[in-house]
Amino acid sequence: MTNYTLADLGWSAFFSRQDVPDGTYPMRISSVHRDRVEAISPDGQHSLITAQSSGQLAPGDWVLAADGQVVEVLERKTLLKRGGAGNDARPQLLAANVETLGIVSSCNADFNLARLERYLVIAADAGCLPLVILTKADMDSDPHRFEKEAHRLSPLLTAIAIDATDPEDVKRLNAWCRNGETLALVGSSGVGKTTLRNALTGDEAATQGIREDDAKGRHTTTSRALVRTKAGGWIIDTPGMRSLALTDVSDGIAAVFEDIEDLAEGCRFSDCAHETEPGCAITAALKSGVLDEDRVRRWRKLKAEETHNSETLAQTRAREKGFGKMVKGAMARKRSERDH
Ligand SMILES: Nc1nc2c(ncn2[C@@H]2O[C@H](COP(=O)(O)OP(=O)(O)OP(=O)(O)O)[C@@H](O)[C@H]2O)c(=O)[nH]1
Ligand SMILES: [Zn+2]
Repeated sequence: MTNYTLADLGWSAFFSRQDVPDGTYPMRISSVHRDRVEAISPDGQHSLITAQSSGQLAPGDWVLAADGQVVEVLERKTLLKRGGAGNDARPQLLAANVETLGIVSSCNADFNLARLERYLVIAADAGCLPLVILTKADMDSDPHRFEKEAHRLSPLLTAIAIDATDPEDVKRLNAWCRNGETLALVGSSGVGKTTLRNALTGDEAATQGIREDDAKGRHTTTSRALVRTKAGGWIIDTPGMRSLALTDVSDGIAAVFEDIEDLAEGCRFSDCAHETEPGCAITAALKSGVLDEDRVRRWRKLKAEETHNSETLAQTRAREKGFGKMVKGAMARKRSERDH
């Protein structure tokens, strides 16, 4: 039995404005399994069956339920997804309705502007507020220089240097995970995500049982993914959250590199590669010092990666569509043979 109000669970005007038909009840998805989803509502925990594939739901989603079934998924405030691996390039839905993406990096060799920017792109594309959490501040003589460097990447981000092993210091993160607000943490292995999560939730066992999908794509997640924080908010921790590839995030790139993309509009050729073309606005801005060369290089790299992954995604979709048509065609033929 929980004692949460809808607001405790993260319900807000954004969701109540959506149509809630009589006889259906809003619930928040805490974990997604192959054949069912776990959800929380003010009257407790529920195991729900889904009419659509459970792959179309993510932890953090708000759904309307009736008679133990998901009737509808409410429009999401934010959605974090990642590109599929290998042949299957379809994005996987990772977490929904996350207000803040905590981008965790440590104040040492892990600190890398290109990696931070990649996560900023993901946050911008998902619609989340980016919060750069710089761990291991206790191991550096001047952790604030990392904060300053991170702040230079975007005027919209907040960066804080923190000792993740000091629960008092970690309380500074409460502002992003209280009053029903949801935080998700991303970052390389060993930067302190588990340490932070445990400090914020007081929950040592929360990751136990969470495992990556295995090579055959089987869901082996056995634990909940939406975890209550001591401050009265939520942390979403799913295996897939931890390393994110760029697929289908051109809006995120455009947001983080808005100044560069605006300038590129002024190139003489609309398909300018910004290399040797005449009339290239990017080359001109680099020459005059308006743009920083390193940042432009990082932008081009992210664009190239995004384009490549999105093309693979488009090919997969086309292949599936082709396969679907083939199956439909075969079935129609069968039917007409039978009927004649
Ligand atoms: N001194 C110090 N140690 C830290 C800090 N943050 C994390 N550590 C240590 O770094 C190690 C790795 O931390 P984890 O929390 O397991 O890192 P993680 O990001 O969860 O790693 P994965 O589970 O591999 O993704 C642990 O031994 C932590 O105690 C910090 O701010 N200061
Ligand atoms: Zn150009």
